[in-house]
Amino acid sequence: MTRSETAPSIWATANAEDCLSFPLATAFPSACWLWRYFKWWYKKTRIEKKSAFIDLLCAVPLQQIYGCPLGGIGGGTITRGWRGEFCRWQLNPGKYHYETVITDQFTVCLRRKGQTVYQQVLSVEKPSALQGWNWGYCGRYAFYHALYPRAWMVYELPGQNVVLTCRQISPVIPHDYKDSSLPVGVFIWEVENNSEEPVDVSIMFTLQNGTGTKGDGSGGHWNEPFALQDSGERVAGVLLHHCTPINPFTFAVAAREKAGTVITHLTAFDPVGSGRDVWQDLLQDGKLESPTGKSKQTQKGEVTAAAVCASCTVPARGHGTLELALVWDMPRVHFGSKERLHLRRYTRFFGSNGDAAPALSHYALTHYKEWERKIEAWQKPILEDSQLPSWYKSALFNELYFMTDGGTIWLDIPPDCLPQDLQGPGAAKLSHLLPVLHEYGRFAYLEGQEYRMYNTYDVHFYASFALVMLWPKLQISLQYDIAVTVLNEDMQPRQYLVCGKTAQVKLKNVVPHDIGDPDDEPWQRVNAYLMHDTANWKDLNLKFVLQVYRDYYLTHDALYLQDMWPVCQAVMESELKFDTDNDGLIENGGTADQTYDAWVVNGASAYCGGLWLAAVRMMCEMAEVLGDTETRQKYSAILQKGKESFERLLWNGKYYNYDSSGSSTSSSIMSDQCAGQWFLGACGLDQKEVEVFPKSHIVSALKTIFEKNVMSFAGGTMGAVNGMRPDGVPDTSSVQSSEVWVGVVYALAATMIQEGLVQEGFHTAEGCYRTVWENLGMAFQTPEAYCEKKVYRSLAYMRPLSIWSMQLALESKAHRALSPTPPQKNPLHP
Ligand SMILES: C[C@H](CCC(=O)O)[C@H]1CC[C@H]2[C@@H]3CC[C@@H]4C[C@H](O[C@@H]5O[C@H](CO)[C@@H](O)[C@H](O)[C@H]5O)CC[C@]4(C)[C@H]3CC[C@]12C
Repeated sequence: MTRSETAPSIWATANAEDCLSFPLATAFPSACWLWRYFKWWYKKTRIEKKSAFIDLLCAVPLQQIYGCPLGGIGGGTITRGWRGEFCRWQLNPGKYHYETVITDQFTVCLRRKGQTVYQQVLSVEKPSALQGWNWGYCGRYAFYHALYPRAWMVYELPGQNVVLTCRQISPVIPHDYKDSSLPVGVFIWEVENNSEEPVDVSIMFTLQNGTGTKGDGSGGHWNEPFALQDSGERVAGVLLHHCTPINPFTFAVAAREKAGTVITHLTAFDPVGSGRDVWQDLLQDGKLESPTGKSKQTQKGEVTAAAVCASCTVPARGHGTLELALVWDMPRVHFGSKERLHLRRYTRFFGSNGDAAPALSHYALTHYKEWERKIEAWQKPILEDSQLPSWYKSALFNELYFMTDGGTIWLDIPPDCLPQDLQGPGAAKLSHLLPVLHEYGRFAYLEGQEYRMYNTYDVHFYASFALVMLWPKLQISLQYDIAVTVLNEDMQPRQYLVCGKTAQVKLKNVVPHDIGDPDDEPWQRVNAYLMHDTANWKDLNLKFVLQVYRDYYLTHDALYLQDMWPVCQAVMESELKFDTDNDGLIENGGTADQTYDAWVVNGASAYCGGLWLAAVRMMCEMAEVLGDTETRQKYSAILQKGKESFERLLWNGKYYNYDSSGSSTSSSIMSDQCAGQWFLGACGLDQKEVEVFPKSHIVSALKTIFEKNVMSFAGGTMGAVNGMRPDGVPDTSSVQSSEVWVGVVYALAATMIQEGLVQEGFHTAEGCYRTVWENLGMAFQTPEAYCEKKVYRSLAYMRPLSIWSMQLALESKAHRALSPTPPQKNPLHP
């Protein structure tokens, strides 16, 4: 195969210098807050020598270099750049470092008539290290395409009549809970010999023992060759044992041996020197020396690397294939607190002794074809749908990178684990918690690579569509974890940075903001976020109820619904306290008490009020399913009253006002004002007979948003600004009202599609895709937010996974068109 016709290519165009990360000056209107944050930051980073969960003083610099990451879900990730470099590392769960390791390369050697005629590192770099290698491949002869979880690199070797295509595949397969957990990636090199004579082709894969940190030179690391034969299939390569005191791991660089393919290796070479030994070794005969025995352990200050080479002869006008793999086996992990030892999900299939790298290599190299078949079967119907624009196909699949590269961890929970070991007394109350966690493990991903909190729940609300549609059992497991924390409390007092008040970490019967910081002990200590006390947030509890019903609607998991029901009731009881005037509608408290955590909202609000009514509606629905008449009656009455209040207090004839406070920005048009309707529509609860918001109001609001927030902002080319004044000027009353949130825009687009505004939905979403992936060059690091003028915030963020709700809306629409069956039918399980 040469180039993929279906894979939309991604390209970086903007200069990093043109883009400013979130400007601190605009973020710090309050000197007290600044002082509190600085004191906290100083203690954390300078005294405790830890890193801040959000580091406002050292933002990650923008590098427009990233491509498709390697690895399955929750076993760690290694991101390659679109120039082929290995440049973003997350082997310690949730912790990133951004470093191109220059040793990590593929090199090609071509031999004709027994002579080496061409030997080239397949990299455009010209580094100061490894001077004995032939660097500086001409980028004009290389092409990159990515369609997650695969990528293609095509090299038209200049003057050689040979084309190499490297197909990079990671096992990220919907509804697969085994192979999707594997910490592996394969590189399938297809060689096209377009010349009239045969050519001997070698691909050498070099890898440093480490990830480019100080630890690479800490001493005690060593390499050894290996070969593994099983079921008639043989793989061979080198293991690189990285022996750090915390989270040690083993890399395997491996290749598949088959008739006509020779695998050779160099167990160890010095990547800091000229690299001439390994270069000459390959140059001589297109093979490596293949010494036996292990290398010496490195001394302090010494770094080591290894090389594995696969070679074959490709006949004139013929074709050959070389199959290589990279594996990293870090089975047992500690988080930052080092209190507990955790096992990764894949240890269930490959053991936890740290000796699985050969078996993982073997498995990867003998199963990747099956992975590709499954990936194709999943993606093909979407890629071949001529109604869908190319940018959408790229966005839908490529945004999924965050499912693995979101600092993701997937743990195995051994069967001997007791409920109280899992997470305090709350755990014992959920009858299916243990079976779910034992069977499917425990899953967490970061709010963002720069916002280091696991499963930030107000944001996961948006991203959860990807999880429930593709790995529903992981969404169920995540929800169980949230349910447990709802029932637990943490009475530890602490000072919140924005308001300066002291309050306890976690109250009973409220949903936490997040499940903890991977640099601490997630699950054990929740609510790493200490900007605001989120016990008063108005959206978190509602987002739990909305997800429970949405998940039930899509999965039909009745046991889940039963277990979640008392938890839903408990959080709704807590939420009812926010209806201070007993009008059936909750009120916001005059602070930024919801996901827009810098945008103050006061009184009844379109966003939280809308989420509230949708959650009340779903409470009625769940009560009905479970036969709980009393609760159904209670929430039906609230719904009646609340609907009337919502319309009276917020509807202005065209859209729902931002809030009812009567402030100068109360009449702002919020792009997210229909979030409640978004969830209702996704669950088939938007039909006339059961509607919460009048259809005509929703359509009018969406049309107003399209006209004002989308088309009157940046010429209609950058998605929807969060807040717009009715006169068409962005609401600048807060940092966040004048931002565009990519994940919110995709959710808005889904709502538009649900309501029949399909063209408007696609236009709205396209603005974000083109801004991020094309104009700002932020491929595989979609930020939370950007402003009209090249200011962005929080790279590589969770929320944009909400694009999968567009797909759900499209599938539901297609399903409805085929069979206009009753509204309660689920499009995923017709
Ligand atoms: C303290 C400032 C205002 C003080 C005052 O009113 O006098 C705040 C003004 C702007 C704030 C920053 C805004 C961006 C960041 C938001 C981040 O929170 C996470 O982000 C999501 C929203 O993008 C949210 O949905 C999620 O739940 C949160 O975890 C917190 C850090 C911010 C840098 C934030 C800090 C306070 C301000 C400077």
